Parts: sequence; C-alpha cells; structure tokens
Amino acid sequence: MSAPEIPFLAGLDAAAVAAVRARMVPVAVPGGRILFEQGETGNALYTLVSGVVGVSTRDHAGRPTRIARLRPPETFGEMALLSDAPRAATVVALRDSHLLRLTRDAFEAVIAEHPHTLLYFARMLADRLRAIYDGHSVHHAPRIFTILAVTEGPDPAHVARQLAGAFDALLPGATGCLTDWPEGADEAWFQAFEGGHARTIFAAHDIDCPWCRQSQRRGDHVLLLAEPGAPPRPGAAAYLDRVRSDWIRMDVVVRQDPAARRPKPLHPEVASLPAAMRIQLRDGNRGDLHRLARLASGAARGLVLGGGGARGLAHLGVLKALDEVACTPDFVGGTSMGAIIAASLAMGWNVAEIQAQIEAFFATSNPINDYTLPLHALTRGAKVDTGLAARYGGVCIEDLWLPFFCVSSNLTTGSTMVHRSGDLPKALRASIAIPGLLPPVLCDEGVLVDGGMMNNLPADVAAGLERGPVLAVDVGTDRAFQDIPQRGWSGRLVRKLIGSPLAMPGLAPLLLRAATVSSDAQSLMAAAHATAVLKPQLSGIDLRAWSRFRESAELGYRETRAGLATGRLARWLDPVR
Ligand SMILES: Nc1ncnc2c1ncn2[C@@H]1O[C@@H]2COP(=O)(O)O[C@H]2[C@H]1O
Repeated sequence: MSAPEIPFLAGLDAAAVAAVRARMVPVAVPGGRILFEQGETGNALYTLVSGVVGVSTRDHAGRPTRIARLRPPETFGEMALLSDAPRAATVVALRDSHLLRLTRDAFEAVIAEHPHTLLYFARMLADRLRAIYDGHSVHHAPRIFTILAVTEGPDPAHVARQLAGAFDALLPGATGCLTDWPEGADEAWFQAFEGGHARTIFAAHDIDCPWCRQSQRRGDHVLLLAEPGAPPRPGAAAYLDRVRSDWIRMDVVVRQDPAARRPKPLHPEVASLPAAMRIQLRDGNRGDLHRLARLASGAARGLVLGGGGARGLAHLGVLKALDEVACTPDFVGGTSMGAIIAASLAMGWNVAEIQAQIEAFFATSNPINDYTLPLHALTRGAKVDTGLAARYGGVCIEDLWLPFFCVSSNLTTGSTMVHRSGDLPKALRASIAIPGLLPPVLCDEGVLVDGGMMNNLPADVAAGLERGPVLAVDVGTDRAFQDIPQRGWSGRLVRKLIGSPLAMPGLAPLLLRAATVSSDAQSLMAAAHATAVLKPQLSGIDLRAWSRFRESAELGYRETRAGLATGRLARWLDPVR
C-alpha cells in the first residue's frame, strides 16, 4: 500500500514529512475496541489510515450522544494534547481499523519544528465547532450500505443494483456495487474499492456466511429486505441481534405489490427485528426507490405539521403548494391537527383526497360538539372516534406508505410520547385529545392527551431521526384571540343575559389555546431543529374556525408559495445541494 496521507503535514517539505512519519507508530485495532474513554488523560493523537471510528460523549447521567463518525485520513485525539485537558470524548473503532499514533512528546516536537501545522488543527477545530453550532454534530451520513434478505423472496443483488442507480441519479459521485466476494479480494482491495467510490453497496443473499459477515461488518447502514407476511430466514434474528450496534442503523425494506392499495404488514417476527424504520418499496416504483435512496443516505425531506385546532387547516394549502412543485415529503410527522393531516399524506392520499377527507371530517360538520355531562371532558369524543375510524381504521403506523410519527402528552409520566408504531386512529386520537374538550386516551403507558401540551411542533423529533432536512409548519404560535368572536343571535343573547362581554373567548377556544400555550417556547426550540419553518399569518383565524377552512388553507398556500419564491425552502427541497 502507498504511504497513507497525513493531512496535518500538508504544506511541509518531503524531508520534514518523512521525519514526522518516522515518529508515527502504526496501530491495528479490531472493530468494537475502545481506543480511549472520555475523561482519560490523553498522551497521543491518531490519524486514520483505514477503517472507521465513532466519537461519542456521555452526559452527567451517563446518557450517550454520538458526535461523529470519522474516516481516513481524519485525525483525532488532538484536543487533549492541545489543551492539556482530559479526553473530551470516547473513541471506538467501528470496524477493524489501521491508525498512525503520534505521542504527546513527538507531537510537541513537530509543532515546535513546524508551527505551520497548527493551522491545520485550528481549522479542524473551527469546522467541528461550526458543525456543533449548526446542529450537525450528530450526523449519520452513511457511505457504505449493506443489503441482506431476512425473508425468502427478495433478491438483494437486484435491489442493490437498482439502489445504486437511484443514488447515482440523486447524489454526486459514483456508487460501487458488490454482490459477491471478488476473486482474491483482500482488505486492501476492499479499501481501495470503497475509497474509489462515493458510496459502496454490499449485497448478501445468505445470512451469516463469510460474505454476509464481511458485507455487514463494513456497512454503516444495513437494509433488511423482507417479503410481507413471510417468516424470517433461519438464524436471521439471532445473527442481527449479535451484530447490532448503536453505530449501525438498520431499516426494514418491505417489497410491496405495485398495485397494492395499502402496504401489507410484516410477519410479527420480522417486525420485531431491530430496525429503525420501515420503508415500503413497490416493485418497479421509481418514486419509492428514490425515497428509499434518500432515506438511507440522509438526504430525505421531512415534513412536520404543528397543532393549532382549525388553524391546522392551513396545512392543506401547504400541501397544495408543495404538490404544485412536484414535491412529496419522504417522511412526515405532526401534532394534533398536524398529525391528522400528516397521517393522511402517509396513507398515500393525493392532495385533493386529503382536502376532501379533512373538509368532510372537520369543516362540513364540527366533530367536537357532541357535548355531554363534563365528567372527563365537555364532549364525548364519539364523533371524533367515528371520523377517525372511518378514515384510518385498521391501519398500523408501521404499515403506512410514508414513515410517520405523531406526538401526544403522557399525563401519567409527564413526558412527550412519540407514536411510531401501533394503531393509527388511537395515536391520532391521543394527539388531538385537548384536555377538557375531548376525553383522554387510556393506554398501558398512561393517560394520553393532546401532544400540543408538550410539543406542538415536533421538528426536533423529525430531525432526531437523522434522515435529512426538516420543514416545520407552525400554525400554533401566532397570536390568538385577536378578533371579537363571530356569534349568532342566540350566542349574543345568552351572553347579554348572563352579562358576559362579547369579546370573551368561548370555553372551547380557551381550552384549545390553554393546551398549547405552555409549549409555545418548546415549539420555538423545536423549530430550531428545522431546516426551514413556514408560519402562515393566522392571527385573525379563531382556533375553532372550522368553517373558515378555505381561508386558512389559502393562508398556508400563500406562505408556502412565498417560501418557494424567496428560496427559503431551497435547502429543504434539494438536500444534496
Ligand atoms: N465534534 C467533533 N467532531 C469530530 N471529532 C471530535 C469532535 N469533538 C471531539 N472530537 C474528537 O474526539 C476526541 C476525543 O479526545 P480528545 O479530546 O483528545 O480529542 C477529541 C477530538 O479529536
């Protein structure tokens, strides 16, 4: 192998480089080995020659955070030497790696002889700091993909070739594809192959064979191919359990019939494999294939729709404007009204269908008016339940066309609950259960109410999936109660009789606003995780103005068109730029 690159020596003459090289000691570390731990005294820095290392920290409670994945020819371990402080992070070899080690004494001698090298470290530290400011410190941008078949049926080699084509159409650089052990290929050969391509896909048919182990060991991101309903192949679950790691992300990719109206579910044992996301792939469907490529590579578009009662109808206009520029989000999530509209998108409905369904559900007849003896809430919630069952009944969150999540607030534990699996109508019902207005949802985890109480704009949840940029639509934080409510003659008469001022908001809007007001600050914080935020001008729209849905939708449409025209959405629309 030719002499490995050592970036911090760039700019030095050949004799100086040779002198430093002579002080660097080669070290081989097996995958899984911790090189050093956060808090230890540091006495050397390292340059990666081959392999990959992971950098992570633990907070005072011991919770780990993944910070970075470093590849050749990056250098690490310099901070402890530069600042004479303990190691700032733990570094683990994510696969068999070769490194060059430079001791503290040798490092100090290099700096003394060639002060110019400090510039490299200053730039590297500035880049790492900037990544933290930009919120990209934890980033999962996989380069090596592994495709394994966990059930009988799908052909990993075929999917690998298709995915390589999709990567090459969407992302810069060429993708290399390996479907079997090339004759005579050794570690150096694989390294050269990976180094020569922007991305590499390994595809293995048999589980736990040498080629499967080699493919899996090298992958940052593993795609598990499955046929709906088919049991796992023998040994698949045990093998995956053995090799799982926080640093390797696994998704299940489900082969679906091109004509399927709804995705078919997985066999329960396949559904319980340790996968982060379930991605549907219809045979021959280019849109699905490109979505898979974007979700796997971290270049997917996430859309998060916030809660806000009738103001949430503005989301319909947002979807229409995005549809006009042929943009379908790759994964969606939301809270309350935003959750319902996001779920409609995940069902695979087109914008006209979503509009018709939401209009029939909310605008034509207000579903939150079946008033009852207020033991648990002002309404029985039966109309909402019926409306949800009619539209989303029998659907499981994992078996939607788009990856979806919604948020509710768990009053038992006092925490946000993110619904990423299970019964869709139940999760939606919890997400919109405005305390006092709709009865809460009881489940094993506790008493669940409207997600808006704790996280009305869960852009942070979407960003945490690390699939790509997130567009958040905020319909909740605009000023409420701006106008005197419009009331019919009976409403005005009742208020006159009891001496209540006309400007006094009604009980239902008060409850609605009270449910979200305390999370306005949280919404702003969460929005900071979004690549772009749309905030339709809704201050004149009452939280229960269901009948003004066309107006709300128009405001959402205008805000999105403005966002498109001014380029505010450019980074979201084209994550690869
Ligand atoms: N944000 C970051 N991105 C990449 N590497 C980092 C980051 N923070 C710390 N490191 C590396 O992790 C190492 C841990 O040991 P040191 O503190 O000696 O030096 C640290 C850096 O080399």
